[in-house]
Amino acid sequence: MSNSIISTLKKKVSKKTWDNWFSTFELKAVEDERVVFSVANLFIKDWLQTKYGAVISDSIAEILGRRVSFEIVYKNKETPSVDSTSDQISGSLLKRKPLMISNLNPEYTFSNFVVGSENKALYEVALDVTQNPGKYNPFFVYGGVGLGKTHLLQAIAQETMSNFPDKKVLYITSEQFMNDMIQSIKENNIQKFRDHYRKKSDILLIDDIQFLIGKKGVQNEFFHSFNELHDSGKQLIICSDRNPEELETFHSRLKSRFQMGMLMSIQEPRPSTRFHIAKQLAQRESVSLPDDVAKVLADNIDGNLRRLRGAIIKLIVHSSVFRSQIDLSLATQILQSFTGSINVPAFQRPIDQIYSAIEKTMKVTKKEIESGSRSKDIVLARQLTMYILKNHFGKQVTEIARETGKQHSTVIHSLKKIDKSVMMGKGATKLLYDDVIGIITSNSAAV
Ligand SMILES: Nc1ncnc2c1ncn2[C@@H]1O[C@H](COP(=O)(O)OP(=O)(O)OP(=O)(O)O)[C@@H](O)[C@H]1O
Repeated sequence: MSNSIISTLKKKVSKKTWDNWFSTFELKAVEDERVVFSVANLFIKDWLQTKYGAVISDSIAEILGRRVSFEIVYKNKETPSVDSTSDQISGSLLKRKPLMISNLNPEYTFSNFVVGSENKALYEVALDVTQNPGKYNPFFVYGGVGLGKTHLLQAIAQETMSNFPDKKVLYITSEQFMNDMIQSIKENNIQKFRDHYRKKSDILLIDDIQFLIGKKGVQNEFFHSFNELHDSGKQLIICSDRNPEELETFHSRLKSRFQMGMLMSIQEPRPSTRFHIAKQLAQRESVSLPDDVAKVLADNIDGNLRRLRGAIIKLIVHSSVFRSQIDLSLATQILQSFTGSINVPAFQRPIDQIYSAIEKTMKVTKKEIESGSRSKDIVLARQLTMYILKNHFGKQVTEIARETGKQHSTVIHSLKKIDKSVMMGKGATKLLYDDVIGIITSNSAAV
């Protein structure tokens, strides 16, 4: 079966893509609910996930006969393989053990985090948290997709570990929290799970708390862990793609706990900050980006910074494969291919990318979406457009309202509607969403 998934996938991409991106890609495990792959390079891991997620997903579905989620893990010499029998719970505890540091991205540090005036206050508070754990409790950070929340959280974790080597710092995604909980229930060992989270960490950082929307049981468990840690003065740091008020299905007592410390939003960087981020992202790959190239990228790719990073990686790979210089002409070419419109001189706006992907999958045109029609398909297409603008392109609600010409409240209502189906990973809407994202990402991955 392992060979079949890999060989099916290989047939779905070009040889050049395979050689460029999949040379270290291996299948590690096929489980009931997920398939795990590994790669030996951190940036390729992100790249594959973002750009080839849909095609990987399709290959799995083709072989297993159903849609199963997948995960790509980073495997270096120090990381134990995913099918090793290591204790998963103790594996996420980080404390002065170099082996465990690999659970955090070593690049997600404060020194690699570029600060513009829009996020200066947030940056200062985050630094303060690493020097005075417990001062702002909880510290809750929220904001659009790909704006640097995970980076900031992991920077706090790493800085705190270096400031307080004796403190036990635990960084985890809420999905991992849920998986650990389920595992402990299966093993009839919930007490060990509770002790692990409630007693064995001094600082708990939880990423992507919105993943727990609709998961009442896990929320309840988290509520108790939160209270016990908070009551004993342990620092909690939480991040989310939305503010606590918007965490639907979360009990109001949990939402109000989230609001009782320091609540801050992460803002989309303006073009001048994006310029410095672009230079910094290239620097991380040991490449110096010329100013004019950084500027054209920063001016054209807004929102989700993972897209900016994707374009830079593509630029670097392109220049190394074709031995060409990184200059304005190559950058323009990459920008065009990045949006799937090689022959179109102008950069294609995210909303137009969505419209054309929706037309392919749902046969609903841009004109229909922009009309006032209340027909079921058209309403769904319109709501999907808004949702993808937010979740894939990292647009804020006000921007979405402006771009689609709809009311703020209509946008919020639409996001909620689609969010439910997609977050739960169920139903036709989720499949439609995957298809549209698949088209958008494979267009932007076309080299
Ligand atoms: N201010 C910044 N300076 C430098 N790099 C940044 C900055 N903000 C984000 N990045 C980079 O952009 C990429 C995306 O950031 P990150 O994954 O932290 O976003 P996120 O908000 O957690 O996304 P999601 O909502 O999907 O969880 C990462 O490579 C990160 O290092």
